[in-house]
Amino acid sequence: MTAILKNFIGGEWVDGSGVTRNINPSNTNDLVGEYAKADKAQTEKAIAAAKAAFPGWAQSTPQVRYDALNKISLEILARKEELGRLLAREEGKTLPEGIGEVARAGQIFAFFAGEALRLIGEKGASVRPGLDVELTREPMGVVGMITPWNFPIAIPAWKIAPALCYGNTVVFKPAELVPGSAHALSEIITRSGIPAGVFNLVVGSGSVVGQTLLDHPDVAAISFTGSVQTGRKIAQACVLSNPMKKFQLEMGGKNPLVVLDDADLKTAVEVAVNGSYFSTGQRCTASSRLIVTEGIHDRFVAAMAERLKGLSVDDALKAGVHIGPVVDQSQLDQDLRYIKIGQDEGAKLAFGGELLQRETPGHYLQPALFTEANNNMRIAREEIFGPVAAVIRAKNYEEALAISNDTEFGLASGICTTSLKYASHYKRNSESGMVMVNLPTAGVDYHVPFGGRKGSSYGAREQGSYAREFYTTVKTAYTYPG
Ligand SMILES: NC(=O)C1=CN([C@@H]2O[C@H](COP(=O)(O)OP(=O)(O)OC[C@H]3O[C@@H](n4cnc5c(N)ncnc54)[C@H](OP(=O)(O)O)[C@@H]3O)[C@@H](O)[C@H]2O)C=CC1
Ligand SMILES: O=C(O)CCC(=O)C(=O)O
Repeated sequence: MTAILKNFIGGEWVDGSGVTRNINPSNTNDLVGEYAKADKAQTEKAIAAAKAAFPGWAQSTPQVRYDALNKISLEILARKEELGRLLAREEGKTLPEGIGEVARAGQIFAFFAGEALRLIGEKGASVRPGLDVELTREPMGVVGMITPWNFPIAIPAWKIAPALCYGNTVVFKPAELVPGSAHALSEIITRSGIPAGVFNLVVGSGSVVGQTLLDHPDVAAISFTGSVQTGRKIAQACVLSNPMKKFQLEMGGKNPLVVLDDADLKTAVEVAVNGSYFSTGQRCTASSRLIVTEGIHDRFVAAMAERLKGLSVDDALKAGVHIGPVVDQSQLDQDLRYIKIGQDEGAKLAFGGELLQRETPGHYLQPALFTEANNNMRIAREEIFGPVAAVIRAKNYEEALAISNDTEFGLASGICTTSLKYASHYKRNSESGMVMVNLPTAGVDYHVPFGGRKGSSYGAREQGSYAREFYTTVKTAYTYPG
């Protein structure tokens, strides 16, 4: 029997009113841990603690914030192997992917430690004689964070680090499916020297803990990453709440990768395999539409099938594994449902899509590649969020670009080409927030903005110094010196 890991509210570790079990998707007999679930009253306590701590933290010096964020970064980086293992065990990313994600979280805290020192206001001349105008940024207040299961430490890091950096206090609700990394990160944050109440962890369901954050008048802002359906509910709740809340939403994608006749075939296949299938395709930036021009189409499909045959799908913690399991039974059911939908729609399942048996009972799915798909099919329009990609044939670059942009989403897009002309044209004309040339659509730097257009994102960008748009509010002060 292991101890039930607690929530962190007002500077104390507290028991919950229920328990959530964290199950290893590579081996469903393996219980990663048990975590206390907060209820509505405990979430309200966390909000009250964050509210009480806000004035003090908002006034803290940049040095205090730098020291805390830097300390968090150093501990995460020093423990990246151990934490990467926990992440891979609870979410199903491979061990190298898990360690990579943890390292990224550490680097994000280091970046925002530096940002705490760089927040300087502006002073300008007024259009009216004799007046001074000053622009300063102030923190928002209590920020509620609602995060998904697919990046259990990086996404919390890129919300919590800027929130603390700019002087906000935090109530953090991780996805119930992956509380382990969230709990480990929270422990590290509690050791950073920040005052009680500045950071609070409340594990629990979206419908209870999430909803309480949305309904509460003392929560000034909500940062959310997850599905489009939940994103819409959050937007409505934030607008209808009194006072209205600031919110930012990072949601789905149906990201295109265009492969042109002049692409280097080997590069295109590596880019497509990485973008579509690594991290089990469970990335909002995953390439799920492979838009391939006539002259390279057949060679690309043959090379993809060959490459996919060589990939190992197995326990996320085993050495040499390329693709871990699907995160849980419900996501696996969704993937299988879409594989059936694709076949019923008339696309050809050129590779994979079968359930796999391994030594341990886990949610193992062979990566699936559809060909002969068109952009009107549901598999080309709806986010599947699994290791499933569809090849769509295009006559030429112009048609490929039109198909690429014909989607309700606009998170990431990519092109494989050796032509400077097409690469430049695509960068300018692709309707997405992030464009990649000869690189996978997934996998981004941590010091530059992350976010999309159309149905993928709403509100200010995350990451890099652009994050300050969300976590601060601008004050314009006029002075007449007399
Ligand atoms: N774009 C992306 O990055 C992601 C997209 N998805 C997509 O979403 C699908 C479902 O995944 P899922 O994890 O269920 O995504 P959700 O959008 O349901 O969950 C994301 C977060 O929102 C919380 N939440 C759910 N309902 C509410 C609510 N009414 N009020 C406040 N918070 C709420 C969840 O809590 P909890 O789950 O703990 O109840 C979780 O912390 C996937 O198949 C995929 O298509 C999923 C994850 C990331
Ligand atoms: O592509 C990445 O590295 C980040 C993707 C991401 O944030 C997501 O899938 O939610």
